[in-house]
Amino acid sequence: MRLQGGETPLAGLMVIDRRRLSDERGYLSRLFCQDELAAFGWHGPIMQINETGTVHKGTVRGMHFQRPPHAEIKLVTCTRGRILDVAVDLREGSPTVLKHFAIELSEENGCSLLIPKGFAHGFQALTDDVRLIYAHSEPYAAGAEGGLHPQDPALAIDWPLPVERLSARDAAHPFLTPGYLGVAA
Ligand SMILES: Cc1cn([C@H]2C[C@H](O)[C@@H](COP(=O)(O)OP(=O)(O)O[C@H]3O[C@H](C)C(=O)[C@H](O)[C@H]3O)O2)c(=O)[nH]c1=O
Repeated sequence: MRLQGGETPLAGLMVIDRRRLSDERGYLSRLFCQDELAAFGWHGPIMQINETGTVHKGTVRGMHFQRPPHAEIKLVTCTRGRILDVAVDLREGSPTVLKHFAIELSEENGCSLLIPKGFAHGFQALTDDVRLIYAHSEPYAAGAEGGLHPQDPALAIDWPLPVERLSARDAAHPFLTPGYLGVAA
């Protein structure tokens, strides 16, 4: 069984098809394989694995990133329910800066999103009780947290459901000013 990576319109952002192996007992799905993810740019160890549980559909978490030198690669997997997962290119000088890619991740579709350094990440729960697993290439750095407002017109993210239950921190992110260039590497 191999992790199969599919390219997206944003360079380096990959959809990972984890290709479940199913039998009469159920299934096995590979969550992370260093050898295989090296081909997609993840060359170091996993430094942290987090889980989030989100109770109500409509909830949006994001748009989060860590500032350099704590910028991180993030592998996002939905292990229960369904989400719309969104990554925004913030790489200064990128031809797709501020463009985003959105994909449905779910317990059933067995896909993960491999998000390179320089991207912001967020999602909307499309069902109640969604669970996510995040593998991070860098440890959490409280002082390096960056964020964008998920309803910022400059991002033009078309959330499928009315946006609900933003955290105070996420709701407080100011909208970007015209001329925003992204985050220097
Ligand atoms: C990641 C982390 C967070 N925290 C603290 C920081 C905050 O006070 C609180 C919640 O963290 P955060 O705001 O990152 O939680 P979410 O808003 O659910 O963000 C999560 O979902 C979005 C979509 C992401 O992309 C983040 O990577 C992921 O952490 O836990 C810690 O104490 N340790 C940690 O390792």
